[in-house]
Amino acid sequence: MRPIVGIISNHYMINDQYPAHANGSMNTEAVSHVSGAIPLTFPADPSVVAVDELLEVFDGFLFTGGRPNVHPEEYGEAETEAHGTFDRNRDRVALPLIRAAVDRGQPVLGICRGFQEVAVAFGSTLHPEIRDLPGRDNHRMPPDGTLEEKFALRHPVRLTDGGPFARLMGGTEVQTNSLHGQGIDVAGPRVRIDGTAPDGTAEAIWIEGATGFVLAVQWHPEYNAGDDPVSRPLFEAFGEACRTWRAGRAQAMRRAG
Ligand SMILES: N[C@@H](CCC(=O)NCCCC(=O)O)C(=O)O
Repeated sequence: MRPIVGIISNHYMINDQYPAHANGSMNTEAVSHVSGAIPLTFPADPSVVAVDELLEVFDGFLFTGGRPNVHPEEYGEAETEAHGTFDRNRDRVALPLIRAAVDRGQPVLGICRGFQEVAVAFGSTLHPEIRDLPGRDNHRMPPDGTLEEKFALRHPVRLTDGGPFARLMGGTEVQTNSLHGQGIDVAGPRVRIDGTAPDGTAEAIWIEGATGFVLAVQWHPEYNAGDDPVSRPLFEAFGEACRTWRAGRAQAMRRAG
């Protein structure tokens, strides 16, 4: 059987009335078609799921993008208007789940808000609006336009020579899309910035001392994941890590009994 990837959901109001947990189908398609895993969305609500249960059910985790920002309380700062909207339920599931999965060596892939969650889970702070910082660019998507226009490639990302991303992508410069307002301000002690945009914004990170696959990107590789030369190796490597985790789990169960 294919490994099972848990994809964290966002909270939506369908027709402004009906509460739902959902994520974009680009994520499920990338996990199924490119990672070769079964994509299962789980609710980001600590009143209905526990971290320990999720760790047992899934072989790896995809922390997706999502409009609401990680609450600044999670990195020791006070809430201001610039921080925008929040999803405290997702914070309360994502942050402990990321720490626990990384601790066990269970695969984690973070995308956009998921990148910010991985960063915060390991002690980073975020800036609420990076375009307001001197010398920094606007990394937000165009407010109008088609999906193709919103997810179009926007800037290069310089990768560390010999680092995990450059090895995966076969080069030290890649082109990426960009759909975010926040960004890493101060990186946590174990957070290694492996890719940066021309204005210095952190775009790709990994976690020092992690025994399993933990990569996170500020861009959206789920878009066009099958064809994009940057997205494809990332989702393929994530799938491989999930297969390895599942095989290890099966072996441990056979030994136990
Ligand atoms: N809130 C953060 C993260 C931005 C992000 O994940 N954008 C993608 C949104 C996709 C969606 O709406 O589901 C920030 O702005 O920095």
